[in-house]
Amino acid sequence: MFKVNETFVSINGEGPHAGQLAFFVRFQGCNLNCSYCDTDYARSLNSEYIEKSTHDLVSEIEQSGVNSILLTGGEPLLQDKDSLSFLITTLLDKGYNVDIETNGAVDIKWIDNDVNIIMDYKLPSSNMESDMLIANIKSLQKNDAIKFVCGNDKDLNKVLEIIDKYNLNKKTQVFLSPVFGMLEPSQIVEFIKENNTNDVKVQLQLHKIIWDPDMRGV
Ligand SMILES: C[S@@+](CC[C@H](N)C(=O)[O-])C[C@H]1O[C@@H](n2cnc3c(N)ncnc32)[C@H](O)[C@@H]1O
Ligand SMILES: Nc1nc2[nH]cc(C(=O)O)c2c(=O)[nH]1
Ligand code: SF4
Ligand SMILES: [Mg+2]
Repeated sequence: MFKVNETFVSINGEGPHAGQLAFFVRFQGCNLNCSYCDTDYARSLNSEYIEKSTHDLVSEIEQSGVNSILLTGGEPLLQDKDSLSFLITTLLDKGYNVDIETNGAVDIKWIDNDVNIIMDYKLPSSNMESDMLIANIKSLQKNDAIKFVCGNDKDLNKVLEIIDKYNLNKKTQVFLSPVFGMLEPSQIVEFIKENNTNDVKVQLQLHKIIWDPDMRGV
């Protein structure tokens, strides 16, 4: 059984499928505690959840008529690995697009190559950088993405260092996003202009622009 905080349909506000209709499964619980986390209601281990099986989730998804699924949280990869693997295989076999948002602190190597992994690299302002599993970077492919959520200039400089060190923009998609309300999007644009940072995309959380930034289930 999975611990599910919420399911809903909205447009994906982040990552390679931003702007596209998606069925969201937000799993409960996280192993990190990022300074800026916008989903505290699903993060803590005593936050709300309902137990759901693969069958429950697949039925909900089929009834929704939505063909792109986003597994997020909390940290989705903390759910039972065999159950998650079965859910993923079932969805892929049925022809669904599957995206996973993960925090960079849990192994991703085992995940089916057809899944689009959107992996954060937690920067210094998150206070979680020491938990990053550098080995995960090797598993990222062209259909995956690495996301840097930047809160200050120190974070931005760290992004450059990591991109250069691992040749990231040649391996996978690279997204730079501001910590909401902490950094002006224009500061990120100026930074990538100043540093001629090619092959990266600046990304804003669309749902926080379209709806009240604190609204849940969107
Ligand atoms: C809530 S997390 C859930 C998935 C996973 N735990 C992770 O951190 O990737 C989903 C995404 O929201 C981003 N996020 C959380 N709080 C944010 C904030 N205040 N501003 C911008 N992005 C934020 C995270 O960095 C992550 O990319
Ligand atoms: N609309 C919308 N798009 C999203 N894309 C990734 C999200 C997440 O919390 O992982 C998210 C979210 O919370 N809402
Ligand atoms: S890893 Fe994701 S869910 Fe966990 S605290 Fe950080 S932003 Fe929140
Ligand atoms: Mg979110």
